[in-house]
Amino acid sequence: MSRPGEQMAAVQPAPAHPDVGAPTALAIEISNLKKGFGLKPVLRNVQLMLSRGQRMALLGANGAGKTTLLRILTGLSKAGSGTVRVYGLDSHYELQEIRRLVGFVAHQPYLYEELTVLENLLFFGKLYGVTHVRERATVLLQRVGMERRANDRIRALSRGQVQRVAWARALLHEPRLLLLDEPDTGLDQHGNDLVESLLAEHTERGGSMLFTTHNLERAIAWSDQIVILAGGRVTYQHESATLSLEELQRRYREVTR
Ligand SMILES: Nc1ncnc2c1ncn2[C@@H]1O[C@H](COP(=O)(O)OP(=O)(O)OP(=O)(O)O)[C@@H](O)[C@H]1O
Repeated sequence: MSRPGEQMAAVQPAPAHPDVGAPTALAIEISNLKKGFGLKPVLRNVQLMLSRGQRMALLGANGAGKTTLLRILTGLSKAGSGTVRVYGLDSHYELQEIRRLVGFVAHQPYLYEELTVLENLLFFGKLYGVTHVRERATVLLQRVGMERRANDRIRALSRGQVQRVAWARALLHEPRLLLLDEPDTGLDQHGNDLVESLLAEHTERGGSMLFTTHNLERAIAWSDQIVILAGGRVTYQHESATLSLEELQRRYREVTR
């Protein structure tokens, strides 16, 4: 596991709901984003907008740059060039404020293996300045079905159980924007039902989300907009409500060829 605190360690204690964000209707605004590793360009020129309260599925072949894009949005990775705004905040200058608005669920859980479930939540809750953090942690552990494991160390849990705790960690500060990297992998049917209901609650509260998946059916079911990343650019975008699975499969094959 990589350093669990790498996303959060730089976050200073602050009110859980800071009144920040320029007056914009956009949750995400990305222009001319470029990012490479060494000589290899991964994101060549990404343009992407997500309105507040909307849900977007980010599709693309293995290695297309989906995780890289999410990591830039969370501040875990820096943009090469271009502009990235979250709720009107510039990722270059206002990363601390952005981190307080964003909840990230990734392949890595970003939890301390040697701490217990509850200790992890208390630690991250305090980092985010969550008020009544113990009560909030208890409610969330019940919500994700892990209240009986509160005093177990993370390393003693199964992968799916760790993923549930990672969800509780990501939701502690009631983020306005959820960034989810393949939230549908590694979970059993109950886990998937749980994720669906957590996402529905987040949307009902007016939250926004961007998630990656390789499951085209789920992409349509869980989103308002579908985006496909290929060749370092957004090559396809469509409203989910008016898109059939067959059409998406056809377009996906076309643009990721
Ligand atoms: N830290 C890094 N150093 C070097 N190359 C990297 C690094 N992170 C990602 N890459 C490269 O960037 C490219 C995009 O990777 P990324 O993980 O963003 O793809 P992805 O679309 O999320 O793929 P998948 O669907 O397989 O999860 C890949 O070729 C990967 O090898």
